[in-house]
Amino acid sequence: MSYTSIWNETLQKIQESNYFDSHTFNSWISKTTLFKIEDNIAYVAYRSTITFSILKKQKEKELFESTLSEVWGDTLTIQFIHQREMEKMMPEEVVKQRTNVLLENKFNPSYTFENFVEGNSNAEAYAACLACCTQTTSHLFNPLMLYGNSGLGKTHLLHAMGNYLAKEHPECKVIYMYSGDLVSLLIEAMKTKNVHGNTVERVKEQLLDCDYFLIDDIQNLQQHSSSQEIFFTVYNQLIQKNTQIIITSDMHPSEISGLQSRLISRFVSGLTISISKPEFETSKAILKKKIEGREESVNMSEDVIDYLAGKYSNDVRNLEGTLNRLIFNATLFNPDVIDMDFARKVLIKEPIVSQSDELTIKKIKKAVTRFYGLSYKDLEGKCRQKFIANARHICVYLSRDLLHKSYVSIGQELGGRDHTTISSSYERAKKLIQKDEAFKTAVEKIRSTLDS
Ligand SMILES: Nc1ncnc2c1ncn2[C@@H]1O[C@H](COP(=O)(O)OP(=O)(O)OP(=O)(O)O)[C@@H](O)[C@H]1O
Repeated sequence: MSYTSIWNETLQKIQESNYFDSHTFNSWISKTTLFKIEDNIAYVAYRSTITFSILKKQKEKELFESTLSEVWGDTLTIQFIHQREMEKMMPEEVVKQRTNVLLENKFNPSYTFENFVEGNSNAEAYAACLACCTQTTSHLFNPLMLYGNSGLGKTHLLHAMGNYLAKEHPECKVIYMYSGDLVSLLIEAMKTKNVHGNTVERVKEQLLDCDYFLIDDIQNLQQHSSSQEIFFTVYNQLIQKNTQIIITSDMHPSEISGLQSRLISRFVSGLTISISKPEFETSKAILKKKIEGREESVNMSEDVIDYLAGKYSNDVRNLEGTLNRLIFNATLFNPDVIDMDFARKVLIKEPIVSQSDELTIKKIKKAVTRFYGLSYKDLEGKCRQKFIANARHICVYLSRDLLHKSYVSIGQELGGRDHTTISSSYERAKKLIQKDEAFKTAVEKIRSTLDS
């Protein structure tokens, strides 16, 4: 039983005893936390001095001690300490509690395999995720790496796995982590490491205790080299103990700048699958599924569905958001049916692209440098490192393809390169798009940021 559940049970008993009126209980008492029990002393943190003035009274203190002792099963005395002091005194407990909260899986119940619409763009990813869940002991591929633009269903699939396993294989322990949370957790653990040498080790132990490790948006690990070091050892140990790992990213691992090459090679050593934007029919089916899943009935004409599916399929999140907007407006204005006339009226309020949004080579350079985490100097400079060279090829390709600029003018924007270099860079980009899936995704992704 964790300290959180012990304290929750204690607080519940105290609340049921009606010793405190509900206002006092909710405002002050319920905001306390049990940090640690050691040598029969329970360390309880309060956040406000008002809480402390209530708790320190003899009778109240005894009530807490006897209730907590009953839940704990042994006699305890309580030491009340201010939250801030407690965090300073026991930083390793803060990390532990935070890890526990992060490892408590809360899968979105509507992100299931049943609610996921399959199409050419995602069928392979869907099948691989399902296969990972049905083969709980012998893993066909490890890790499974899914990558693709934002809003195309990667998180949905991870949650679908979590929901499926909880129902069909409750014996399997699943950890789901958003990589941004993992990074902040590891940084916090490293900060306390100096004082309490084993905090990082303890976090590692907790991360290793699972049969499935699902990690979302791994690109957030870029530039955090010390977190990558720790994750590297966790990753290797997970593979050794036959834990199935599923990773998602918004780009191919080799395109994630600042990710160590030993991690990249491991991430792509299992099965790597890309998810692309849904084709028209899949977008339509997704819309219909989202409409079906709503509590209220929605009467939408087929041509509106066609229109939305055609216009917003780059990002399903956007597609869903537009659908929600239409439905929300329909609840305000009550049309008999959401038809094209109604949709036009609602959607016409969308911001109209202004002159300043006109695409230029500079904007393409900005999108490319942002994507790769580079500076303009890198892009314009002479470094031949693969991902910098790729960034240049994409810049040339998009400037040519979207803006029809001459090789000379593109060259001027790219550090004064001559037109023959730019022309071969363009040819190289075209070839890479044909044969290198990761490069192709990078181009699509950058192009989509320019579209939006
Ligand atoms: N094929 C699909 N069927 C049903 N819903 C989908 C599908 N693809 C995406 N969605 C829905 O689109 C929304 C965005 O999906 P999700 O959050 O999984 O995207 P993502 O790829 O993880 O994006 P990001 O990289 O930004 O985290 C969710 O509501 C999800 O249910």
